[in-house]
Amino acid sequence: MSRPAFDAKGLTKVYGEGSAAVHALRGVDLTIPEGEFVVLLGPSGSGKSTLLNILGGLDRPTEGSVHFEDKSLTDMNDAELTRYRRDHVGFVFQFYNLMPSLNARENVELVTEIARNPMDASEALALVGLDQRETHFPSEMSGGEQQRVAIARAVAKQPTVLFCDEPTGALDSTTGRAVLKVLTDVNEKLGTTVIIVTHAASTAQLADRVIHFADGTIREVVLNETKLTAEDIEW
Ligand SMILES: Nc1ncnc2c1ncn2[C@@H]1O[C@H](COP(=O)(O)OP(=O)(O)OP(=O)(O)O)[C@@H](O)[C@H]1O
Repeated sequence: MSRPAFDAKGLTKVYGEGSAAVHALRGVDLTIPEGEFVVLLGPSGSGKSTLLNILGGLDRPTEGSVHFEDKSLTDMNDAELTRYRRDHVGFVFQFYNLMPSLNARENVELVTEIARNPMDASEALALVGLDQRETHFPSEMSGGEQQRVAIARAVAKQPTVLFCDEPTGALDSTTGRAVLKVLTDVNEKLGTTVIIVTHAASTAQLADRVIHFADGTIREVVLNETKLTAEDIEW
């Protein structure tokens, strides 16, 4: 096993207080080796997005520790956490969050103009198979194409880790497969650690590691001996 990208111990997250308190995470220990393709599966409300947000530096646990490589995320101040997100992390969400008034290349350039070591916006769009669509606006693209622009935007800054929250949640099976193919390409070609939260059990067939979540805890971690390709998974 390669060195860990993430090492989390005893993570808890409580939203609210007293009788209104929601225990979203109830003591999560987790190691994710760098370069893996990881899928977090579990029912709605089981704490998957909460964990993703903590690993991605968007939120902090109530208790517990998280290390990214040799750095403690839980000991970082807000400015350090912002720098961690800027330098190391890409996010892809269910609804693509593209700027409607900007074309595909300009949407990607929003990130490449401020990143430390970006790839060229055109190169990022070619990676997701949209090199012919650079000047198209979001309203001129299908949901799957818009999600691929969002992935190009996230990977253009060459993040160490790509976090995806329900990346195919709004897509039909054909466009969903195309998006998953792009995510496996990013993992294999760029070596990016990819961590996907999803309800879609089919996505687990692509993963190195499947983490089953229930009720704020990890129920089971399954290592896939054989991974399928996006074309071959059963949807
Ligand atoms: N900001 C918040 N304030 C209060 N409760 C929250 C907040 N965010 C999440 N929760 C609660 O924490 C629990 C875990 O939510 P989380 O979004 O992590 O689950 P999930 O497994 O990602 O669910 P889904 O698959 O529906 O997105 C849920 O009960 C949710 O209502």
